[in-house]
Amino acid sequence: MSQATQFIQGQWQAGAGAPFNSINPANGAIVWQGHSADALQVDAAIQAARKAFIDWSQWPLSERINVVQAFADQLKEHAEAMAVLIAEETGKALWESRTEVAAMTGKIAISIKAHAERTGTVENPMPGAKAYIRHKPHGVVAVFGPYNFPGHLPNGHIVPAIIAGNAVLFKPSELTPKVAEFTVKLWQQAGIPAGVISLLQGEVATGKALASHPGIDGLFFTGSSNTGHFLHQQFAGQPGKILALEMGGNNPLLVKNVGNIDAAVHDIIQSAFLSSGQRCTCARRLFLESSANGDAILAKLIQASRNIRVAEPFATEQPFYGAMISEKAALGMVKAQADIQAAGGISLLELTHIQPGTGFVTPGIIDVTDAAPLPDEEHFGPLLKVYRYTDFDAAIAEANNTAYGLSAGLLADDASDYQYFFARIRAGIVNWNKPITGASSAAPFGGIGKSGNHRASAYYAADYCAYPVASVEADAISLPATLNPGLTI
Ligand SMILES: NC(=O)c1ccc[n+]([C@@H]2O[C@H](COP(=O)([O-])OP(=O)(O)OC[C@H]3O[C@@H](n4cnc5c(N)ncnc54)[C@H](O)[C@@H]3O)[C@@H](O)[C@H]2O)c1
Ligand SMILES: O=CCC[C@H](NC(=O)CCC(=O)O)C(=O)O
Repeated sequence: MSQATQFIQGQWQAGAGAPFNSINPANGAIVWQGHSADALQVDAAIQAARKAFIDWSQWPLSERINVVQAFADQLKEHAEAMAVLIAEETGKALWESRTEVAAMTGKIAISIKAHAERTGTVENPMPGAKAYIRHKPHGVVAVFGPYNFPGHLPNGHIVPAIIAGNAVLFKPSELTPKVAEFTVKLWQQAGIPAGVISLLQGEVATGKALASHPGIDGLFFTGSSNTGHFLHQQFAGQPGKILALEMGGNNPLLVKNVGNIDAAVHDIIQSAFLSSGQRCTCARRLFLESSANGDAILAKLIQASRNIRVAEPFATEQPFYGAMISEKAALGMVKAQADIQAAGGISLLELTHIQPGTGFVTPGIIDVTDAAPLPDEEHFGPLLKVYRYTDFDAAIAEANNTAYGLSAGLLADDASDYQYFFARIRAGIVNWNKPITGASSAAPFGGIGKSGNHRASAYYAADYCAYPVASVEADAISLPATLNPGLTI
């Protein structure tokens, strides 16, 4: 008898599709087993969501917010259990998994505020009438989540969508079904009405059945650029459907003449290696001056990175980072490094897969200054490519030499260097003297080019969860004092 892993019309039921597992990448143990939702279950969930939507959208906003607040209370009560699940299923260090849960809880107040500020109601007086700007939910929306933040990133779509009055069909990453299941159980405990949130677990077949179903009004996606492009093509010719895409990056971090070498090294490591490099905002390319200052930073960076503690997520002495999501992902990084070496890259610190059967890798740093041109790819792990430069303009041009545009940063003492950089760099997140990871939920979050489609998430998620309606309204019909020329009544 298969586990009841799908949540459809307020009921838990077993998936009728193919079986799949979730594996703890720190030790290879199976942490979750179930079956995918098949196409009929996807259809049933959509029908239930369509039914639930009208009612839910008509609930007073304050009552919808009460349910969302009750979800926040559930999250707070079960915060440690959620953090443990995240650590177990993703290999993320427990300290960091706890910060993910805190981000989920923090999202509630931010989303309520954003909903009011960005999609609230505006009333303007006009002669004999009132003009209104209001916002309506789209209807039934699908949310697709990635594995690297299995709680926080889907939550960043789900919470604003629910506040706005949509019904949500949540399709989590097939690598993190257990965190998704726990999240939806908290929504259930919070009293969300049947059909307002559904959970459709499964692999790509489930994702395709959901994304291609005519019964959805929109899809909010966070994941890889390849999948996002596939969805974009699938949505072509359907202008009435809203598609929000948050995808990867090939993010540059430039360093120009900084006095505080330790602080620079800290910000580079936080940018490149946090979460074992599995953040979409992670620095993939580091541009360092060919100068004594650049040499000193590089030497310290190699030494500090060599000392980074990589260990089991629950280790008493907590690691800086734990395991990557899978052994396959770890081996993918080893292969990426070998490809760059073959193209002429010189390893300054070798990335190594340290434990067969797990996702543990050490950080890698590779000098690619004299390598053959490299493909413009996001390597989603702790491997940092270093470019030494002599000309700042050329470094900025190379930093922009990517089809992506998620995050970028400059470490530099001189404010005019930042102004110069800011005017030229192309990215949705541009930082100065701070790491380029760790973006705030209280700001818009999204990229340009292959990184997104101008529907920024986080604080601006409210924008894609509702559409504006302009109305001119009067209590009674009245004849204008003056009629237009040529008209008699
Ligand atoms: N910009 C952002 O906000 C952001 C945040 C986190 C992660 N990411 C990116 O996500 C990637 C890592 O996450 P991932 O590997 O889980 O992403 P992914 O694209 O493999 O999967 C994301 C979701 O899409 C589903 N999916 C995959 N193929 C599909 C298809 N053909 N049709 C329908 N659904 C499909 C998956 O099952 C999953 O639910 C990285 O590239 C990272 O940069 C971006
Ligand atoms: O992996 C991608 C997300 C990385 C993370 N960004 C955010 O958390 C954005 C804020 C939000 O969505 O609320 C980061 O920048 O580290």
